[in-house]
Amino acid sequence: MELQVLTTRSPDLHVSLRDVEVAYRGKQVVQPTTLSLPLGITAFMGNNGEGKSSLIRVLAGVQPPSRGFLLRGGQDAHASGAARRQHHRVTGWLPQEAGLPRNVTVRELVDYAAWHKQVARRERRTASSVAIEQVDLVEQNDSRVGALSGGQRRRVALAAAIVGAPDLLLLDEPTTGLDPTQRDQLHGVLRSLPASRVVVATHLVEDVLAVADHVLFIRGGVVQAPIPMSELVPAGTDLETASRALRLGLAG
Ligand SMILES: Nc1ncnc2c1ncn2[C@@H]1O[C@H](COP(=O)(O)OP(=O)(O)OP(=O)(O)O)[C@@H](O)[C@H]1O
Repeated sequence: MELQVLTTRSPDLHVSLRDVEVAYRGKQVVQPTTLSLPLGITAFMGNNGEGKSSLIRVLAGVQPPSRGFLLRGGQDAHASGAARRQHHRVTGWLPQEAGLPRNVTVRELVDYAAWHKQVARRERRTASSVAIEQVDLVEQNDSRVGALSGGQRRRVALAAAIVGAPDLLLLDEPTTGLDPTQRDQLHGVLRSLPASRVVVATHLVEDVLAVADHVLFIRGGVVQAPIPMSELVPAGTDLETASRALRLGLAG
């Protein structure tokens, strides 16, 4: 059977931050940021504690910014419960530490995620099948999550994030804990996803080189403008020079 990618998305729900700040107990972590999220895959690159996860949570609509606005198609996505629910429906989020239940099967978990995303009942089964196929876990469909390898569990969490074909996908350190082979596999999966905008938070040069169309550096709480990878690392650049360019961007 050929599976169709289901889409419930509106034509253009562009995503932007306007004067967004994040602070915890009065301590500013992310300085006022205004940006429009480019189409394609954008790597949020910053060292530990620079605020990547905080920004991802704001974009996911699970943490309101301390100040400023997350705009979705020009509307404040945190304005009300209804606005947040609509935002969640078309947004996929892979948290840094996705604690998964171990006693359910892959299929049950992804079905549940589809229900949670308000995928219509008649479309749920197909939506789950598409997501499971996209992360290459068809053979593990009926396996218990607890019986999978760490890399496979990361892919189950990714399937739960992408089910229902969200047009905004937020992946927080998606390759953490994976070995080089699993990391390569996941890079392949990420490159094949149909979401209009994908954010990958990472501090790993190899993740950025493998998947990103744009890179956005976060340094000292300041979020820089996204840079096209084709400018930072022109075609034909050798790996060492490309890695150096990214490390320099990270260090500022
Ligand atoms: N709920 C919270 N309460 C208080 N401080 C927090 C909270 N969440 C994050 N922080 C602090 O905010 C800063 C940014 O954290 P955040 O997790 O957003 O950064 P990160 O770039 O994702 O880090 P890492 O790469 O280590 O995951 C850190 O100093 C962290 O301790």
